[in-house]
Amino acid sequence: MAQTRKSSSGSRKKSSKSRSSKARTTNTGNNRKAEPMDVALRNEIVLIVLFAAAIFLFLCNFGIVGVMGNTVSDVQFGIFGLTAYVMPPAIFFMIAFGMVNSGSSIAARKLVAGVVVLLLLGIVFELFTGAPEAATEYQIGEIYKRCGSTHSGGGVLAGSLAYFCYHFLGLAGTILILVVAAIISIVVLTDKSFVSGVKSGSRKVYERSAEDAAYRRERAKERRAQQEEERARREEEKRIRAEERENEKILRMDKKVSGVMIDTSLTAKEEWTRERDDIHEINLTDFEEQMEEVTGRTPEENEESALDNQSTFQFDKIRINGAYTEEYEDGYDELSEITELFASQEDKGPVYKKNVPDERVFEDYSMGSRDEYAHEPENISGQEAAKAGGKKAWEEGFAKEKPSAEMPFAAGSTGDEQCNAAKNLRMSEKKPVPKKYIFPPLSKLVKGKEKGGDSTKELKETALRLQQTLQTFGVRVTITDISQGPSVTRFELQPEQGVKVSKIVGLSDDIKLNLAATDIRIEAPIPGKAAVGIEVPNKENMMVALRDLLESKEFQGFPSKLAFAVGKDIGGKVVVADIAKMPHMLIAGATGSGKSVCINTLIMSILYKAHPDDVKLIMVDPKVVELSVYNGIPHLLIPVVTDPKKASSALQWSVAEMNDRYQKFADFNVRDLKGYNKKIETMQEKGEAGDLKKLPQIVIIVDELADLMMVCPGEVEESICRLAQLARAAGLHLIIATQRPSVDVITGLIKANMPSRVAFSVSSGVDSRTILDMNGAEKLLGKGDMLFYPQGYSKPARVQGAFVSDKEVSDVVEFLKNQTLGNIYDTDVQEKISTIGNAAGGPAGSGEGSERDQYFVEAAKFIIEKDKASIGMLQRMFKIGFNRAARIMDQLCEAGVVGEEEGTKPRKVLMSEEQFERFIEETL
Ligand SMILES: Nc1ncnc2c1ncn2[C@@H]1O[C@H](COP(=O)(O)OP(=O)(O)OP(=O)(O)O)[C@@H](O)[C@H]1O
Repeated sequence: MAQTRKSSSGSRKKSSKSRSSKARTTNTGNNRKAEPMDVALRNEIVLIVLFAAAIFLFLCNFGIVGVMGNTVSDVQFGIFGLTAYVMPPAIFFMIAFGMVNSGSSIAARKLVAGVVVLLLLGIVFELFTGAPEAATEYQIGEIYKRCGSTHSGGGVLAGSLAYFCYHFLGLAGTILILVVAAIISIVVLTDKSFVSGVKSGSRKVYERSAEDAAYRRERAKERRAQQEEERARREEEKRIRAEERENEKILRMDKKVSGVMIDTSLTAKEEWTRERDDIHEINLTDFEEQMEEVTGRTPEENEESALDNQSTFQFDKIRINGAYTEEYEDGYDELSEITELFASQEDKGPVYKKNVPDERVFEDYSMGSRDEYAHEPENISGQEAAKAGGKKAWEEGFAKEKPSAEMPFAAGSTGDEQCNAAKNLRMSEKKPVPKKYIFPPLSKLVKGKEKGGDSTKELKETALRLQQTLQTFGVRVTITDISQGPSVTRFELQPEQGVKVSKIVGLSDDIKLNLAATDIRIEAPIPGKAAVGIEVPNKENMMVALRDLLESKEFQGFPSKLAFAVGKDIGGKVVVADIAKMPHMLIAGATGSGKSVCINTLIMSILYKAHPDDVKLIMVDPKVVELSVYNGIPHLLIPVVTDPKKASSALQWSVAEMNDRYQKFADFNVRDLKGYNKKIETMQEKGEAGDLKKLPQIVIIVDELADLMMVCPGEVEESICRLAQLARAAGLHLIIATQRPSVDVITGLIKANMPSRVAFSVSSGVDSRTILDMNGAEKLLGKGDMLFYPQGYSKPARVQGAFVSDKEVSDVVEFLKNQTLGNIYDTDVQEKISTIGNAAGGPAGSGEGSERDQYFVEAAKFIIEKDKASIGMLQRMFKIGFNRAARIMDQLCEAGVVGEEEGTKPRKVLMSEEQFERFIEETL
């Protein structure tokens, strides 16, 4: 029982223990919950109290809180100095900040920084009072007293620091420390990097200054443009004013007055007319009567005398001006030509004027023959004749053949004498005068301008820019030579060792860009020179007048009659070529590049150099408008051919003529035209020549081959090829122009047989290669800029072609036409050509129209013999064009001599010799 009680009492104890422990546990739980609330409350209370204290301390500083407040304020100023004004709120703020962020190291750093900032402020204030400087020793009490009583300085703390800094580091050191400390504190406070701030600040400054510079540049550009505009406007105004002045002058010269009433009859209304009897309206009858009174002649007699006066006046005018005037009457043409010639030769200087009058003039109007002088080149100008030693011979001949009485225009005669001579000439116009060919005078052509091209300064600038451009791409060069041509200038550069030529060529576009040039051509290297040539177009082009070339000694002294004044090369030198040596020339270039002008200069060169008996021309002009102007000149063998079909016949006639000439050469045992003509000449001298005549050289000019090739390609190609292959020795020369340098026009065969080429500007390198077998013509500038590549040149030469205007051409043609040398065309040739045209075949007929080609049998035999059938073989064997050879092959196939085409394989030969013989017997 007792055990049970014990156990029951024990269990009670246990339960009471557990209860008390439970109650303890519940109590601690309540305490833990209440703790943060107490802290927050306490904090809040502390903050409120502090806030109140801060306000109190703050207000004390303004003397509004009584005596106690003032004392407190003195203490504050004694400790903090001037910072005492901000200290109460600052301390409150720092405590609050510290409480809110308790435990945060960042907050602690910031608090320290704040304190430092306040201290620094205090030091600055202390320094401003000048006390540290004045104090000889450190007295903390003094500082406190001074700051407290005067309410200035930095207080005890900052004052002490200021004193030590000043005395140990001096003013500069103190300021440096202050600045550094301030920056560090601000960086810590704000978390903003000072270095990146400086960086971004300097970037902003830089950007702003760059913007400013761009803006200033823009403004300067605008100003320049405005100035340019202003200048252009002023120049335009100046030009208009000059024009107006000029017009005014012309008006005055024409006696045209504007703004004046032309009705000058006197009316009755005007008072003064009634008063003055001597003034009255005049009419023609009155005038005639008065004239009769004064001169004593009738009106008819007066009119005659007036006409006489007029004609004298006109004559005087012509003599003085030496130029053909349009108002001059018909029948004066020749006279004016002579006067013009005379005047033009007067310009040539005293030697010419005194000693040697133009023999061509005298030739026409003299009684004797002067053949031997007329056609020699050295007799073209008196000075040249004198130089060449021909002067004496000429004078002898001149004295013998021309008594002074018959010299209407003897040199050195006075103007009146010339007038009279010209009058006499006019009167004796009806007398039969022997007509001889007179070379056209050079005065028919226009002289070129003396000056032009870029100045030396400009050239040097371009050279420098060229050098600099290359240098920027790492290519160092030395400019060794500059040669200025009429349209382009060539800069010769010598690259430094180790510079690849291909690099310079590769930079052509960059050079073009930097020089602002339209196109440049690079010759790398210049053959035969250790240099690279860069051809840059001139800013100012110089036209090369044909007259300048024809007057040059290069042309005048050129030995061949077929001299061609081509133009001026890159060094400005006159280029004259011999057509006879070319012997055939192909001219190609895009439309408008200068082909027709080139052909005109070629024809004019011949007209000025060759007598029509020595050189004949056949002109083929399917374009109709280009060469028709030459119709009527004595050099033409037949009128200008414009019909392509007829042109083909003319070419075929040329082939026949060539064969005929070869036959003649064979008969006379000579090799070429020169030999033949020499033989005929000796025979003529011996009187054995009979009907035989010297043969002229013939130049066949085709302007636009494409038009002919379109109409009858086979015949044209064949004729051209045959001529080109053989005509040289026979004195026949081909000049062929085309604007379509494609392979269907300039076939391989034509190209192979035309060794001299002239390329004008073309649109692509492919075209350039078709003409010259090389690139380059696509870089030309047009307007007569050409690559001249005659036989014998190692590379094409860049030449600015001569220019002759349509007016000059028609003037010269007019001059030649007026010579009326009889029937100028060869009727024989004309007939032959029309026969060829009508006939299906002709002398060198292609066999078109007839059943089988004339080479059919020979071709078949040849193929059977060789046991091989190919068109190329036939072409080579019979010297025929591709078309004709292909046609023969088709006929052979039809006849069963050869088999059908089998792709690229050669055709089979199907007949033996005997079989073909039998076939001929049966069919032909
Ligand atoms: N040597 C030159 N000097 C100056 N200008 C030239 C020269 N040659 C040609 N020109 C100019 O180029 C223009 C065209 O020349 P041209 O008629 O000869 O060209 P083209 O090649 O014959 O053209 P197309 O094939 O269309 O007849 C001329 O009117 C002239 O103004």
